[in-house]
Amino acid sequence: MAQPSFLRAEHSIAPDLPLERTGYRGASTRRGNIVFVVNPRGANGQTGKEWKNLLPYLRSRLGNNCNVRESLTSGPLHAIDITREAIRDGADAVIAVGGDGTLHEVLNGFFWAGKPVCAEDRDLTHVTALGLIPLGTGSDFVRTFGWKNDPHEAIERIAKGLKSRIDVGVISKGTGTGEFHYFINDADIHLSAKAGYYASKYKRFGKLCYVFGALRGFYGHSNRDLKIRINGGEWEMFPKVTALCIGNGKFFGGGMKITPNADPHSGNFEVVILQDFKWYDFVIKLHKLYKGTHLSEKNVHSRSVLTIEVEEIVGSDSIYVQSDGEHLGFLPMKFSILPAAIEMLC
Ligand SMILES: Nc1ncnc2c1ncn2[C@@H]1O[C@H](COP(=O)(O)OP(=O)(O)OP(=O)(O)O)[C@@H](O)[C@H]1O
Repeated sequence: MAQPSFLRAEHSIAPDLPLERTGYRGASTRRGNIVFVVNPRGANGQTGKEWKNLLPYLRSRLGNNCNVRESLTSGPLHAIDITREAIRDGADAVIAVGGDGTLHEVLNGFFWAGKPVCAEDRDLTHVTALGLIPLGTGSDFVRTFGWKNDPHEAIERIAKGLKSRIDVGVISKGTGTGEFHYFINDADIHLSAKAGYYASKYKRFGKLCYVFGALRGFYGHSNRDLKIRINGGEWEMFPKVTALCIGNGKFFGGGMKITPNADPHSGNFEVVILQDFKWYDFVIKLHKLYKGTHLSEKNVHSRSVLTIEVEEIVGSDSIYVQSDGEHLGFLPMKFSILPAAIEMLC
């Protein structure tokens, strides 16, 4: 298994900062190029407003040493194209400004046809870093690092330029052929994914969207028998699955600590399977799900995995899958870890 790596920056994106804090050792005079990919519609339009107020401060904090470029998305998936173009143009960092959905799209822009995207005119050692200014509704990914939804704190992280290699998840339809899709925080299946699908329709209600999404998700829900194959081993039957969560980060659904042992530096996922949960189990056990103390419950199963394939025993093509809170389609799917695949500004 690949070992976790935690690397300091070879060069800082903001090279004016004290050397001992940035890890900067070279004498580069090149200004860093940072591209901010902003979803103006994030957090029900709040992201766009906050970004406007933030930009003068951001330029004054970073602009002496970096070329700061902002790029506003025009609609869903646009962040992917902006990111790919920025990386090909040799950007030193691409920063997602928005929620987990925007981070998810920017992450997917780091890859093309199953391979990392590379700069066209830079040497092969050049790596574009991923960064985040969290301004979303749920912003679950940042919780794993103990970061707040605080843009000023995020700008300080960018200014310091410290980088760390983190794992990324890759999803393929069926048994692993065809298109690849990447995630940074989590992927989840069945009730939670259905609730997430509906929550996205109620984002105008802020964090309440998760409550409305869960209520709507429960409507017509039935626990389903699934078969699962871990690390390419034997297929195992899991009856009456309520939800299956694959964590690279620890939190989902607006702060639920569903995979409490997941760590994006670990080189593996934590998988948590909830079986035969009734609606009242969520009422009784909700506080445990938020605190991450649910793993000792009798209908909760947890494993550390490198790959997991999930299929229905009796196919219905109706078992929802989401990744980083974005609807992805329906089972069957395969989920694999890419250890230390991305350099992140931490
Ligand atoms: N210009 C745009 N207009 C409308 N939708 C957009 C635009 N740009 C991006 N999107 C979509 O907005 C969705 C949500 O964005 P984002 O994740 O930034 O905010 P959020 O949903 O409020 O936060 P979180 O995901 O943390 O709960 C994404 O699915 C993305 O595809």
